[in-house]
Amino acid sequence: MTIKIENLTLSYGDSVAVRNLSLEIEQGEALVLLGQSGCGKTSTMRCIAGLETPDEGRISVDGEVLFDADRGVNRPSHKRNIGMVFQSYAIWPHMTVFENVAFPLRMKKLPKAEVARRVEEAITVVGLDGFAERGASMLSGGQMQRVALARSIVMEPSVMLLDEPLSNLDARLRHRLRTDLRELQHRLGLTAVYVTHDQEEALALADHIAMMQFGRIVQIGRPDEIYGRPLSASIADFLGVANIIPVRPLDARSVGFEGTDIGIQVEPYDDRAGELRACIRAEDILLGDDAPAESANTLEGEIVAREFLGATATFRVRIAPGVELDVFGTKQQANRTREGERVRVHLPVEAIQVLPTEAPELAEHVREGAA
Ligand SMILES: Nc1ncnc2c1ncn2[C@@H]1O[C@H](COP(=O)(O)OP(=O)(O)OP(=O)(O)O)[C@@H](O)[C@H]1O
Repeated sequence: MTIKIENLTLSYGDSVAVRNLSLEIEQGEALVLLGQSGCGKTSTMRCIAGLETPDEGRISVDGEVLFDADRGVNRPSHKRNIGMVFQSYAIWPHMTVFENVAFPLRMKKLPKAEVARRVEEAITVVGLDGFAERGASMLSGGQMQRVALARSIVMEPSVMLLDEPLSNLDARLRHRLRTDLRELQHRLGLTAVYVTHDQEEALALADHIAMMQFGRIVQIGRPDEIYGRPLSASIADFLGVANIIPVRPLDARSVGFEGTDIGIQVEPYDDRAGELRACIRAEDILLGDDAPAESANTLEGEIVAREFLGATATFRVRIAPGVELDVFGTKQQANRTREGERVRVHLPVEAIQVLPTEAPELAEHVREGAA
């Protein structure tokens, strides 16, 4: 099922949660809405589900209009054939797994045999074979989450909405369930929209990621595109880029660190966008002997902090007053190096992105202070 959202706006009183948002999600695609707390992810989902009435816009699934502000169409939530799995999985503890999953079908008064067949299928799909008669209160968090999934799937929804479906689980389980979810979504050919604020989860689950800020989509693309080419420093920051340093343009292929006379070479950049930041991931910087000695982008600095992380280590290297770089290194480097030591660091040209602080369409909005 293809989901089409056009010019959606939702306000809660005076505060605008979703601003003129348009989005298309293809049949069988997993789209992840990613962004900071309060940017409007859940509100967008609630509009699709029919749990909120937007002020403006249109929502359709496979050409069928579910909501249209202009034409006064607003199909009630229970008639949208949309499955929902939310953070709090709302499993009834006094019922068995079977009864929990069967509940929505029984509400629809389907024949007993059909209920049994579909529930068994759904339980198998989520990997809970053998748990049908187990009381729901005797399940682990991950198993409960699976029951919630099964209860949605059993309705054979055309679209699944999953709002932070894994956030109540511990790291290991979250990791396993997200692989299962991805596999399940592909196998059933489900069109799915996820909400998360965990960038790693987004990268793992998505065919496409829509980055949201202040109720808008500021960038949309495949996970590798978003990860590799964020449009702004604030998106890069959200995606875990550790080094975001204010710079000023020097010429078409070089910038200077603000407050210093240090210049570095970079790939061509757009200098019309106002304040600029050089963004570089900690893992892309070469440290110590790995840094080529004679190179324009090799700088010298002092190690001001060192964090041993087991297999790897992070170093903070001060290259000028007020300019510090986080750099990943090996545990051997951590063993060899001490705070206060001077080291070389190399910033490969292709690993540096010079970006505006905010995405262009957002910059004005942020300046207006309308957030
Ligand atoms: N019921 C409500 N009444 C008033 N304001 C609301 C309501 N629900 C959300 N908001 C506001 O709308 C904005 C968007 O909220 P929303 O829950 O969509 O964000 P989110 O991106 O899902 O955040 P989180 O990651 O924290 O869940 C926020 O500023 C929030 O405070």
